[in-house]
Amino acid sequence: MTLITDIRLRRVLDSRGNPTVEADVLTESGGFGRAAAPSGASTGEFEAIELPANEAIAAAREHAVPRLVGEVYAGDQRSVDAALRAADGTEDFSEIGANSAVAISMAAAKAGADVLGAPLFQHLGGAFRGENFPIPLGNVIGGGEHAADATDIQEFLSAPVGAPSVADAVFANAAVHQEIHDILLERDLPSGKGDEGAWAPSVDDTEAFEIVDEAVSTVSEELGFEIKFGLDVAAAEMYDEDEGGYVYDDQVRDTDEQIEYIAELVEEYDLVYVEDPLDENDFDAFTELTEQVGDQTLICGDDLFVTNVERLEDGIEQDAANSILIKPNQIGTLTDAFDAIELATRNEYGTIVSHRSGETEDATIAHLAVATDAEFIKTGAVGGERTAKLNELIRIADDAA
Ligand SMILES: O=C(O)[C@@H](CO)OP(=O)(O)O
Ligand SMILES: [Mg+2]
Repeated sequence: MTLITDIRLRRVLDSRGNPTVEADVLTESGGFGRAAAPSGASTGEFEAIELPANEAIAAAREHAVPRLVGEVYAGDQRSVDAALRAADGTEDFSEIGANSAVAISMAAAKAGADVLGAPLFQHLGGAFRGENFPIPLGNVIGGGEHAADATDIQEFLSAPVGAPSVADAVFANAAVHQEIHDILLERDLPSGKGDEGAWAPSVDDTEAFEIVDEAVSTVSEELGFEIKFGLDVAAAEMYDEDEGGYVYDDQVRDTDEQIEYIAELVEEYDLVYVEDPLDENDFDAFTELTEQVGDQTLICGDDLFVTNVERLEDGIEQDAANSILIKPNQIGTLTDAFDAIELATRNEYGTIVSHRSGETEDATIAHLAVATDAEFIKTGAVGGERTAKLNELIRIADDAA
């Protein structure tokens, strides 16, 4: 029933206005799945390779489509993804592009779910999923590679840890986003938004901390449940060996100073989550920081691990973090993402499923997070390509997905 009978690939727009790959997968019994690849701006050095969309499509048509159509069942995800790997033949999907691979992988999963008549999260995660929901991390102020002339730290993330339901959590993050707008106007700091819809005011990080701290306290009080916050430092983007360390607007911090700075921020603001606080090549510094504050907060590897089982194994071996960011396009297939999640879970690492800064209306990651019982999902606070995932979480909770 789920034998793949056709795959169509096309270029569509992503949220930055760039072309990306969309895949349609059709099956013998009329099953249909459609998915699109997202795209990063602050990409990790060790990520799978995104090719220009037209090249990725041409290469996938030539190498992957013939290995899938009439050959592989969409309901058998490991076979779909193994065929993609075999068609590509490289470690990093540089032949067909991780963008083609992930679009086909996710579209096949949706086609499989369609034939089986199950919601995607259940097809991926089994009958017992759909009870627990991830806490959404909402990007409310940001800069780095996502907005010019804004904060050095890439993302300040609202984390409604006490929300009674996922819908309450989603609305809480939107309320924090609005509250920040009010505070910015009060401070005479009119601001545009960055790539993920976060406010991108021209303030230094110290002022951003004050503003976010005030906003989460106000909204938390109004709504009557606890809201904390966290960060994606995206420190690999700041790190410059020739400059002697992490380059901020007003100073350069060497590695020891960076560890101390982050540890102080965790203390001062009771941060619940800190992603990529150090350079992607510096496992030792990660280990040092995790030793210092890993019992108080999540230290999460994004560019550090790139959803890659081998890099995660190295991290686990030396206690370099206590959680991992999961981005299917960083590694190329759902199978690879699942394997990373399983390895993380077996080793008591938290898992955080994540969007990219360049996104589409595709909502697969909402299902992936529920299917795998992820602790958090990072997918913005506002903006159509972000609310696509947030609203899908609400629908799943409402049994309406
Ligand atoms: O660094 C990140 O975690 C992501 C998503 O927020 O950004 P990008 O997609 O630009 O890598
Ligand atoms: Mg990141």
